[in-house]
Amino acid sequence: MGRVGVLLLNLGGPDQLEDVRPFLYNLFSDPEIIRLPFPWLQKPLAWLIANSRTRKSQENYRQIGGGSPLRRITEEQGQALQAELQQKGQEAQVYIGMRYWYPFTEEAIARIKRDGVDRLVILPLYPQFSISTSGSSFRLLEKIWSEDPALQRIDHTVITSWYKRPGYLRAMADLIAQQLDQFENPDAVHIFFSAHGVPLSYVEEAGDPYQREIEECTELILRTLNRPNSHTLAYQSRVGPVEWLRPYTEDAIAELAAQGVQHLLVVPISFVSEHIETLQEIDIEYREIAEEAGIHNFQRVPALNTHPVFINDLAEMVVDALNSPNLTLDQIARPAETTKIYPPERWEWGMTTAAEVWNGRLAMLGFLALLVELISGHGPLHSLGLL
Ligand SMILES: C=CC1=C(C)c2cc3[nH]c(cc4nc(cc5[nH]c(cc1n2)c(C)c5CCC(=O)O)C(CCC(=O)O)=C4C)c(C)c3C=C
Ligand SMILES: [Fe+2]
Ligand SMILES: [Fe+2]
Repeated sequence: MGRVGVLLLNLGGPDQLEDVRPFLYNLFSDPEIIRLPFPWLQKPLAWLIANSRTRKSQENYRQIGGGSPLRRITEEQGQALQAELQQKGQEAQVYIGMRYWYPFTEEAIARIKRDGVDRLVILPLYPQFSISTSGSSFRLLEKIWSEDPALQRIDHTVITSWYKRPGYLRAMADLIAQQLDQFENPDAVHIFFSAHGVPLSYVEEAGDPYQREIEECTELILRTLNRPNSHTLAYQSRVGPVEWLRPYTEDAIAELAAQGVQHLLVVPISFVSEHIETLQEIDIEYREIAEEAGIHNFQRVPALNTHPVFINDLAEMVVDALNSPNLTLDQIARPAETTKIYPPERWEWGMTTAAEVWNGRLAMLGFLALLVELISGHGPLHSLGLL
């Protein structure tokens, strides 16, 4: 098989407060995060939004110790995965490629080339696929690959999403059960799945399978858990003026409180590591909303991080991928008869007619905001909550 590599893909996060501004700039420069019809508008708008959001975002990172734990946790996951693969008799080198911060995807690729990897498994650390997460990383990789003949010689395969994996479901169910059993009356606890949101247009116009995968994932976890608890699924972390997937987490919490729910167990479901949105948004902001609304017992399930059942499942996933037909970056970018991962007639990497509609909307907003804010220093982006 030659030298085997595993490339773990993740988002990346600012290691320290000074990193927040350039991190946000990288994030908002990504057309999979904000889609604009004119590429030349992307960087100025990214600069504007990053600058305006920096202070608020820094304050959030300050509350969790001054930076994101994502790099450390992802490195621990990588080491654990490599050790687990070795245990299974599969020698492999694990690489980490972040989308918006160090270690960048480009750095990982340079190391993969330098090490002479012959066979590569590309594994995003997002259980469910979204255009804005795994899709963005795949798109970047596809571009890097298309420009480099040396990479094209590497035999590679992509795992697109893996939320149905039995080990992942078992690990999630175990963590939930453990937390439930800390309550005085476990069966009376309401289980609250909180997924990271995406703009509604990603699902309705661009055909992002994310919402369907999140819903199915939630059902599978509940089935694995096999407890009588009531449950809710909601979407957190909305940014900007457009409509996102509903219900929004803060609204759903308020509604449950109004219905008299007093014991709530929050399950973060779209990300496998602790990060700002678990440690700050859920543990601090949503807790405050819940307690003020009368939910006096608010707990959260920890992220998987290096949960051994989860790491074992990742290792099995890699071994399975090495023994299955390849799914290449090329096939993913141009889904034809060969792949059925994305809704075939609706998904395109580039702009679809539908995507153009909302590109147009955002561009108009961007233009207006850019002009007004540059002139006045205050503007519609502030009042719309984007900044
Ligand atoms: C599956 C998880 C995620 C989806 C889907 C997602 C979509 C998405 N995110 C933004 C905007 C921001 N995301 C930010 C941080 C961030 N996002 C995720 C995960 C998903 N994002 C994580 C794990 C993190 C945190 C990393 C860390 O540092 O710990 C941020 C920056 C933080 C902030 O200022 O609030 C922004 C902004 C959009 C617009 C989007 C879908 C289009
Ligand atoms: Fe995000
Ligand atoms: Fe976010």
